[in-house]
Amino acid sequence: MSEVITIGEPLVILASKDMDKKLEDVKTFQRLLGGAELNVSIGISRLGHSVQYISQVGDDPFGKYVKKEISEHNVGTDYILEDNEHWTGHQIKQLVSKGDPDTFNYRKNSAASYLTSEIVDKIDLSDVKFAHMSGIFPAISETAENTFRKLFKKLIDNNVKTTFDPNLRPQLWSSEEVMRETINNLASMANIVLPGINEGKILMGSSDPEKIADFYLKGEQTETVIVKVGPDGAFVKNKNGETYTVHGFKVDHVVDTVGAGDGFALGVISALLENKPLKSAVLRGNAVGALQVQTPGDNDGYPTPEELKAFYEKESVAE
Ligand SMILES: O=C(O)C(=O)C[C@H](O)[C@H](O)CO
Repeated sequence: MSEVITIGEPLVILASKDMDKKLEDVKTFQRLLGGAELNVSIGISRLGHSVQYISQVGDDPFGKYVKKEISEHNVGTDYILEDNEHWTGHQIKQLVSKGDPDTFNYRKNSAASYLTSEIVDKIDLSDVKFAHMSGIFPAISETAENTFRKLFKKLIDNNVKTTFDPNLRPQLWSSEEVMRETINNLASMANIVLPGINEGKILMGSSDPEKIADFYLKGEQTETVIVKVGPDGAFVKNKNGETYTVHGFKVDHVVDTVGAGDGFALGVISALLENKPLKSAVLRGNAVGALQVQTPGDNDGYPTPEELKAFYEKESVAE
C-alpha cells in the first residue's frame, strides 16, 4: 500500500573521488546508490510520502547492498524481486569541477533487465495516487519494455495519475530513431510529461519550450507538459492553453548535476500529493533540483520537509 509507485533499475554508483580525472584514470571510488526512478522514490519518501519501487536485483553483494539501502530510505520493497542468474547493474561516475560528469554503465543483461511482466499482476494499486514512469527502464531490454508497457496500461485502466520523464540514455537504445519513437509513444500515455529543452531538441526537433509542450500535449492521455529550462526554471502548458514559467533558483556552487531532473519530478509529485496547486508544485520541483546539484551523490541533496522549509525561507519565497 502506498501513495506512489515507480519502476526502474537501481544502480550501484561508483563515484570517483579523484577530481577531473578521466574514468580510466580514477583510482578511488566511493560506493553510492542511484538509478533515476529510485532517486525519485528516495526523495518522495524523504518528504514523508509512502512509495513502492518495482525492480529486480541480483543475488550478489551489490543486490544485497541496494535492497538494504532502499529499506533504510523507507522505500517499499514489496515488488523488488531477486534474480540468481544475473547481476545487479552498476555505473562508474566522474567527479568534475564543472559541467556534467562522464558516466559508464555496467548494466547490459542486468537482473533488472530480466524483470518479466508477471510482476504487474501482483501490483496492488488501490491506494496509489501517482505513478512515476521514465524512459530509462524501457530502454534496458525488450523484456523490461514489455513489463513497463503492461504496467502503464494497468495504471491508465485504474485511473492512476502518471508523470513521465523521457530521461534520455542514448547508449541504452539500439538507435536514436528507436529511442525517439518509443519515448514519444510512451509519453503520450502519461498525464504529465516532463521533458528538458535538450531532450525536446532530440525528440521533436525544437528547443522552444512552447513548441515542445504543444508537441506532447497531442498525447492521448496528456493534460500538462512541464518543460525544464535548466537554471531558469520550468515552462508549463496545459490542455486548456494556459501557459506560465516558474522561476528557478540560483546556485552558487554546482557539485554534481546528476539527480536534478529526478529531484524536479519528485518535487512536483510530492506537492501534488499534498494538494498544492500546480504552480507551487513546479516551484518545489525547481527547489529540489537546486538542492540536489549541491551534493556529490545522485539523491543525497533531496530535502526533508524541514530542510525544504528552510530553503524557501532562505530564498524568501512561499510555496
Ligand atoms: O538511472 C540511470 O540511468 C543513471 O544514470 C543513474 C542516475 O542516478 C540517474 O541518471 C539520475 O537521473
